[in-house]
Parts: sequence; C-alpha cells; structure tokens
Amino acid sequence: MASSLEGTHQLFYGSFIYSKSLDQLEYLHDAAVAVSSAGKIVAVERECGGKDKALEKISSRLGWGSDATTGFSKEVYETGEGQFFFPGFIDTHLHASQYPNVGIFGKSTLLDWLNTYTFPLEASLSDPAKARKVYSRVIRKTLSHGTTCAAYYATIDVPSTNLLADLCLAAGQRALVGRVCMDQLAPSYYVDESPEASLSATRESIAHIRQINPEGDIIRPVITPRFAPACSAPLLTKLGQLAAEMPGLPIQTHISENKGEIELVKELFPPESTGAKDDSYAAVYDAFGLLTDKTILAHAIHLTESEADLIQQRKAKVSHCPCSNSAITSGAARVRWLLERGIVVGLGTDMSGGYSPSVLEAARLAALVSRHVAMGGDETAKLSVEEVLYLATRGGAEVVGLEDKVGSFEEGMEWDAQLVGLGVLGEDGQVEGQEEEDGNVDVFGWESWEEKVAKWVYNGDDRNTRAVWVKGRLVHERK
Ligand SMILES: Nc1nc2[nH]cnc2c(=O)[nH]1
Ligand SMILES: [Zn+2]
Repeated sequence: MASSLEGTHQLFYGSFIYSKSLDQLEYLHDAAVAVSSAGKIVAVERECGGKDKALEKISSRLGWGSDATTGFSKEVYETGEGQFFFPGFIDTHLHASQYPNVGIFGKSTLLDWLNTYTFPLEASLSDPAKARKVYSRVIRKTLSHGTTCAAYYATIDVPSTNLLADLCLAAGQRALVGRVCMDQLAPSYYVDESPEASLSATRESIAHIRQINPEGDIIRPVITPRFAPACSAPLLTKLGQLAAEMPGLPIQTHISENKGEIELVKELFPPESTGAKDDSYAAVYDAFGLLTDKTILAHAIHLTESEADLIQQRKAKVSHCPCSNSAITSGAARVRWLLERGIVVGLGTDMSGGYSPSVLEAARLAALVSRHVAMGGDETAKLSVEEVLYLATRGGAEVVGLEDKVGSFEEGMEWDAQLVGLGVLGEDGQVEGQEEEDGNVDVFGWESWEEKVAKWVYNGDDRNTRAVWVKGRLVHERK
C-alpha cells in the first residue's frame, strides 16, 4: 500500500539512548524509529532482529513501502559501532550577539564584564554585515555541537534581531529569539530611548518573527527584559502587560546571578515602590507580571527559600549556566536544591559569560559544579551523568515549553536528534576506519553502554556529533 508520505519519510535503525526520567536513561538497541515527512516520530520498534526485519515491521505497521520504488526514498540511517542516536540538546540561555567574545572575560565579574566587554560588542551589531557574520556563525557552531533548540538573546537593535530569526529559520534550528529590552543603567550608546520605544521595538520583532514562521514550529519570539536593573519600572510594567496580552509568549531574563546585582535590585525596586511582597529579586518580577509558567530565569544562584517557593508556585523555569557562573565567578547554583523544590531546570551555555558553545560542556560543568556544592557540605548535591543529560534534553525542553515535542524518542514527538559517534579502537589501538578526526573519546571495546555514555559526557566534543536533525530535517553533518 502506498502512503501519502511516500518518498519523504525516514527510518533510523540501531542504538537509541534518551532520558526516561531524571536519573534513568533508556537504551534501545536493534531498534527502529520511523519519522514522517512532517518530522514526527510515528513508530518506535524494539528488538527488531536486524535492519531488514526492522524495515519489514515498520512497512507493514505503517503501510510504508520497503523499497525505493514504493517508499523509503531516503537512506536508512543506521548506527555503526560505538554510535547511537541521542536527542538534540536544548540550550535554554545564550546571547547570540556575544559569540565573538567567547573566552574574553579576564578576571571580570558580572557588572564590570557587561560594561567592559559586552555592551560595546552588542552595540556594534547594529551593523547588518557584522550581525550577519556573527549570527550565521553562532547558529552553525551550536548546530555542530548538537544544539537543536536555542533560547537566544539578540541585541536592542530590531533589524539585526529579525535577521537572527531569519537565519535560524533558514538553517532549521529551533529558536526562541528575543530583542533585548533595557532602558536604564546602560551606556548612552546602547540603551532603549524610552519605555514606549522599547515596547514598540519589541512588538516590531514579535510581528516579524510571527510573519516569517506563523506556525511557530521553528522560531518563536520571546519577551526579553535584560534583567531588572536595566529596566525601569514603567518598562517592566509594559512588558508585564505585553505578556498578559500575548499569554502564549515565553519570557526570558536573568535572576540572582551576582551579589552586587542583587543589592542593586533591592536599591532600585524597594517593595513600597512596586507593591512586591518583599524586597527579593523574584518578587520584583512577580510584581510586574513577569514571573509566569512561561518565564525562563537564567542563573538563579543566590535565591532564598521564599524566592524558590515563589518561583515554584508560579511554575517559572530555571536555566542553569555552570560555565558562565564559574567563568565570571558568579557562584555555584544549587541544582539539587532547586529540583527538590519542584523547580524545572535546564542547561544554558550563556555565551559569552560562558566560554563554550557546547551544551555537552555545560552538562559536564553542571556535574563538576555540583561536586563543588557537595564539597561545600551538601552530600546529596552531586549530579550523575544521567541527571545532567536529562537537564540537557528533557529538562531543557520543559524550560522552553516544548516538552510534548522534543527531548526524547517517543511516538508522537518530533525527530530532533544527533548521531553520536565515539572512537572505537581496533586491535592495533588505532581508531577503526578513521585516520584523523577521531575525537577525544577512546572506546576499547570492553565498556558497557553506561560507561560509553559517561566517557562521552566527560570527554566528548563536536567531533563526536556526526549528524544533527531538527524536525526530521538534516541540519548538520560532519564529513
Ligand atoms: N550572564 C549574563 N548576565 C547578564 N545580566 C544582564 N545581562 C547579562 C548578560 O548579558 N549575561
Ligand atoms: Zn545571560
């Protein structure tokens, strides 16, 4: 029986690994995943008994033809030795505009880092040619590290923010794209002219993004107050009203990253001026209607118990950014503490506070930072390989509101995936079939799958990311 999807559906066969729960990975071998022309996982078959049988099973179950004339026109992707499919990574917080500065932070801390390195670079991206160069590169780079979905900050400039959205759509990377709102405590060369101007520029970007991708399946706009200190009360009021007017829109901002920043918030927003329930940072966002179940809060390092309660009640989400938090010495976020309080957590690279474009690196650093928290006295703080991979995929999906679509390989979800390949050594101790570019992970052959995954987390990089798909579309391939 010929299918209406004939010629466009795809079959993936071999080993699949994904998070079943926070502390458990699912390992499927000799399995097949069928992906429809719309990029949806329409069948998962386990224990197939080989690739040919897998094809037969899928064909008869879905009515898809099993040869080139009647069905699968595309190659059947099959994992080789030491390879497995893994869900695409979700970077829940990064500044596309800061990518040229990765690694450039000296000994700065947040507030001086913003003034010294960050604002001058962001302001310079109002040059369209420069913005195109930077944004094209950051999209290619993050895709090559397996990031299938990214929550991006652009700059205050509307045309280049819109360009970032155009480029993400063209490259096929899922993205939340936010024009940065900031109308105070910023240099005169890089600041919104007024709350009204900030709001109307934000509306312009939202309209553009909705126009280029009306279904919002790949690109979505996000309301982006930079952080409370850079926004006047009238601007926060307007952004809260905008969030209420467009309840589907996500919101992203920073919270409780640096102790000086927290003091500044207390000075700028005394509760009597905002009607907030207390003088905490979280209460400020809440007072302006910006703490909702669509809010992504980056950092959340120095929260108090009552702030964690409030965040949990509002169902706001946290983006944990261990690379940035260590690089610009902001602190060690207590991820276990957040999870225990029922707060959803994902990972963010926070480039260029963070120096690495890789969510795998963020996962590794989340594991390491959790060990520092443990050494500080909380024995339970340590995060396992399984847990950091959950944060990088399913946790991240929930943070960006896509938990029903991406983050694992279940029927009904979409095929956002990466093919991971580790270097399997032959008898002579050389990587089989590859002279060069064999990567940093050596598999000797006696490791269990759990051990192979641990070796990937602690030593892997983009050389192990062999191919990447978003919604069924191949968006990166390592030749
Ligand atoms: N890490 C980080 N924190 C911020 N707080 C306000 N702006 C920024 C930024 O660009 N990066
Ligand atoms: Zn940030």
